[in-house]
Amino acid sequence: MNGKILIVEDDISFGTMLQKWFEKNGFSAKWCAGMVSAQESLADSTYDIVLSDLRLPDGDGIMLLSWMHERYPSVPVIIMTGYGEIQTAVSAIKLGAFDFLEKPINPSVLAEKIEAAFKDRKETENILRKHSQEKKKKEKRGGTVEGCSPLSSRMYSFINTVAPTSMAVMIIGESGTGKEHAARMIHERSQRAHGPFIAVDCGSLSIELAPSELFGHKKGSFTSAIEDKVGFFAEANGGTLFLDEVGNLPYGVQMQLLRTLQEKKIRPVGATTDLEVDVRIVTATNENLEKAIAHGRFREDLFHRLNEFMIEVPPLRSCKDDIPLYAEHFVDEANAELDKKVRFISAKVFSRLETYSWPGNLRELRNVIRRAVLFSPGDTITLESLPFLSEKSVEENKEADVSLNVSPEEEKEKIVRALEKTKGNKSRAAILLRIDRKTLYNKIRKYGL
Ligand SMILES: Nc1ncnc2c1ncn2[C@@H]1O[C@H](COP(=O)(O)OP(=O)(O)OP(=O)(O)O)[C@@H](O)[C@H]1O
Repeated sequence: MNGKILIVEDDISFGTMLQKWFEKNGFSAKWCAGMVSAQESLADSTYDIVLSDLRLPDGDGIMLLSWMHERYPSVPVIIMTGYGEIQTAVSAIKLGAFDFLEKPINPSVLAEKIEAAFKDRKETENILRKHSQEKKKKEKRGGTVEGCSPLSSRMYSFINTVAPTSMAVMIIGESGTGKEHAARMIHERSQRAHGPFIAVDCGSLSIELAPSELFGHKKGSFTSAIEDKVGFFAEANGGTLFLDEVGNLPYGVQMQLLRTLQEKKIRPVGATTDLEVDVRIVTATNENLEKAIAHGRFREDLFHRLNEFMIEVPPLRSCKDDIPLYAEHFVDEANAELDKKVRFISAKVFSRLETYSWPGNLRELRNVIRRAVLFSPGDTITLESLPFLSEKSVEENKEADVSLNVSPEEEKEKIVRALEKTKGNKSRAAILLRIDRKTLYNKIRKYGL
């Protein structure tokens, strides 16, 4: 039997004797005299089993055990106890020790327990390997996962119901919840899956260029039209056109869009004839369009045309049960991208992730996990890899309920307040306002801030 054992024992002669015994029996063994040197060895190399004395000069076996539980949860720890320390040994088992050994050590009992620990380590490895193979299979299915919490399941069942129809779908939800992901899923599960999926950020369309971007133009129809241009509608012919942040669509273009949807025809700028198009429209918004209608920023007739079926993507804070699934998926994604080998997320990190309010939703979770993977020295994400999620940020986010969907004056005031609160940091301000950064930039430009 081969394997690598770390012995943690402050008694030099007993420690070296154990090391020799292991080496004689075909193992590779390292001996450390204290908790700190054991922690250093574990950070430097991979061990299959840790055999630790209960009493150490700079700590004890229980402290080492809970430290290992956070960082190396798959490595079995066997605690060695002296005579009369059975009660502490029981506590060690409760805290996750694999087993305990009473001193003086009986070699045949030691061999038996080491063999059992190896078997346990192998089984854990197999489970992890199976888990990671399943994840890889899932990734091949499109690099996304489906949440299983009640709200997520409801959303996916709506997606499955509406996808095969030709209905115009409006997806609502906070910034970063996965609205574009939902739109792609509707496309992929529709009869048009073989056709193109074209995503357009309506916030980036200027009043002047929006008609040409959407419907195309003829060469020479305006000064900068040096050649014919195919617009997004023609590009999406036979597929799905996803209009993201549709509330930002310039008012002047809204009538043209309505006409296109009703007649299923487009007329490129400068053209004299119409072109037939077969496009399914899916839109997304993180603002309340009914309020935009009341304030005269969005046409009511267009709203009803786009909103034949509405799907709400829930915020992450309402789907806490999904957090472990998404977090593990983002760990795999970051490992592949950053060439890292993080395999675990500690229990404390999971509970921290579950108590955070996630104002930036899945996008924020993905960013947090990517940074944590990048900064994790070992194979486990621990609280030390998460300095970004400070307690302060939770409180800050709780009090910062400054959503938009109000009159232009109030909206401007809220943006100014969010910028003041974040000392001008636009990314954080966008998170506080629960809008995406692009929308914030557009609004800053609009209000001349
Ligand atoms: N089901 C999912 N599985 C894995 N990753 C996801 C899933 N849904 C969303 N994401 C990831 O979360 C991030 C945000 O998703 P997406 O862009 O779809 O959100 P959004 O609601 O459209 O954002 P915005 O409001 O800013 O337009 C992206 O990085 C996306 O890859």
